[in-house]
Amino acid sequence: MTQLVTVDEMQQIEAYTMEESGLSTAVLTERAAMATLNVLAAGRFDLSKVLVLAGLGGNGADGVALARLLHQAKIPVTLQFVGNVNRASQAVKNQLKAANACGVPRAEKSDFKEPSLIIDAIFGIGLNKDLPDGLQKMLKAANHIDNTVVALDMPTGIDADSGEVRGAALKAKATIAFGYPKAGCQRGQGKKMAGRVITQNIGLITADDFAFSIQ
Ligand SMILES: NC(=O)C1=CN([C@@H]2O[C@H](COP(=O)(O)OP(=O)(O)OC[C@H]3O[C@@H](n4cnc5c(N)ncnc54)[C@H](O)[C@@H]3O)[C@@H](O)[C@H]2O)[C@H](O)CC1
Ligand SMILES: [K+]
Repeated sequence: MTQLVTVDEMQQIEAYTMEESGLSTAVLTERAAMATLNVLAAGRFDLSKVLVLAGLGGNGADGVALARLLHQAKIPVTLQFVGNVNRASQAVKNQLKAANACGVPRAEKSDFKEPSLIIDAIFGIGLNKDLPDGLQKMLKAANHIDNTVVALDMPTGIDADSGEVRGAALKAKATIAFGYPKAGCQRGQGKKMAGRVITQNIGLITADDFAFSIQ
């Protein structure tokens, strides 16, 4: 059984990795995007028309980096931000600069019936309150459309510790867990919304004496 982690434990391991290795968040984000590309390219998913839905924090940064890698691999991809990109984190803005430099196509408002695959890079482990009403409506509508969603790290709308739905959640066929699967994708509604959890190594360093709380 793969070790499950809480949000706090994941954040401790990420911080420890950067302190011990000197590797930056940008490097870990690139590793997450590359690991996701490997899973997507393994043949289980239809990559004929990919839509990346990106949020404004670390999860969004993963999504923008993935959009760049997909585009550079000649996979048809469009990038759509969920939220006002002017309010995005510096990590997202840095990733957007790189994506723009490669000519990654942008979408403003997509028809969720169109893509062969939707990448959920809206919220990951940083979700800390119910989703805004507008986003709840969007996710509920998306869940009623026959499409394939792959979530990065966590399905958006699911609390990464409890597995509870924070207003609404986007149902995924698969969730790519970076480093360790989060407790929330094995608990409550999270188990249903996460779909198949595929854990990917992104080069995290965990102290030998790290005490995981979930046995
Ligand atoms: N930290 C690392 O080294 C790595 C992180 N990875 C990815 O980053 C996310 C976690 O990123 P974080 O910025 O902490 O949180 P999110 O991206 O999930 O959320 C963004 C931001 O949104 C705010 N927020 C939370 N809940 C709500 C809400 N209901 N409505 C509006 N806004 C909300 C809050 O401020 C959050 O900070 C992790 O899951 C990974 O995908 C990299 O993969 C590896 C390195
Ligand atoms: K996500």
